[in-house]
Amino acid sequence: MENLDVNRRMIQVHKDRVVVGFPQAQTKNARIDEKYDFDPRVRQSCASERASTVGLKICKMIIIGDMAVGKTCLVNRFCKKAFDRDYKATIGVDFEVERFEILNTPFTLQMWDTAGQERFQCIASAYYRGAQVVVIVFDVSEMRSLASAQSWLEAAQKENAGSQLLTFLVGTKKDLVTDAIYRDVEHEAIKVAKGLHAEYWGVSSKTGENVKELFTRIAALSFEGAVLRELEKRQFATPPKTIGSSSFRIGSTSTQASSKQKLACCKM
Ligand SMILES: Nc1nc2c(ncn2[C@@H]2O[C@H](COP(=O)(O)OP(=O)(O)OP(=O)(O)O)[C@@H](O)[C@H]2O)c(=O)[nH]1
Repeated sequence: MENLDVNRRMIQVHKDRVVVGFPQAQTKNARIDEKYDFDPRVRQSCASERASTVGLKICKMIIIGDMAVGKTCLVNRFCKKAFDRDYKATIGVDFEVERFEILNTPFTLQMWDTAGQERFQCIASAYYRGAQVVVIVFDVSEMRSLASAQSWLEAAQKENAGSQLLTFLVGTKKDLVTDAIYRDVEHEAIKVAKGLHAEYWGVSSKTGENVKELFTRIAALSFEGAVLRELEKRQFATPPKTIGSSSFRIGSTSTQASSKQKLACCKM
């Protein structure tokens, strides 16, 4: 791998995946936070504890939306810097892993690219569970695909009841429409995004426009959420009780462990 900082002590990542500053939203009036920097508790925790004790963070992201809107191309543009003009339907799910280094801490984003075709829905929806991030994709040159955004989110929420999902609405194929048409689409998409409590982004996997920025933002926000959850868990952790010579802790399941199990499942 080229362009690596060989001095890093932890898992080496490509310099494109090193995040130090807080990535901003693409559209000011369609962002899900009012912040311009990482939460100070997150910065402090990462600065004082370093990777060894902050621990490896893993988040699961699912990419959902109608068939042929460009979900696979979006993932491939980011992960492989590639674009394929030919449509090959995803059967069930595809899976990619991207490693980042955020505030000097290793972070892994699992990307579950799911099938949009109706006939593969029962397979695909089985993989929604355990997601922290949902990316709903629509095609800016096909407005019908925006109308189904709500039902896609409901399907993801059904499998993740009780969890707060970090949600993005992404319009793809920006290269296929004129600027004037795109402005109208964006206006509509922002309205839909607000209704879904999602952040809106417009991208092109063909040209690469906004793709890296989108995924960097997703990585930063999901990382921040993971660190905050861990800090909260530590704050309310029950001290271990000792029975004889063995000790146990109530409610000690970790996101990291369950994600690893899912990863193992997926490899079977
Ligand atoms: N011009 C243009 N075409 C795109 C873009 N993104 C995807 N496409 C094309 O749209 C078609 C469908 O893309 P996919 O990424 O396979 O769509 P998908 O959403 O994964 O489809 P399913 O697997 O059926 O759910 C392909 O022919 C792509 O080349 C884009 O940004 N611009």
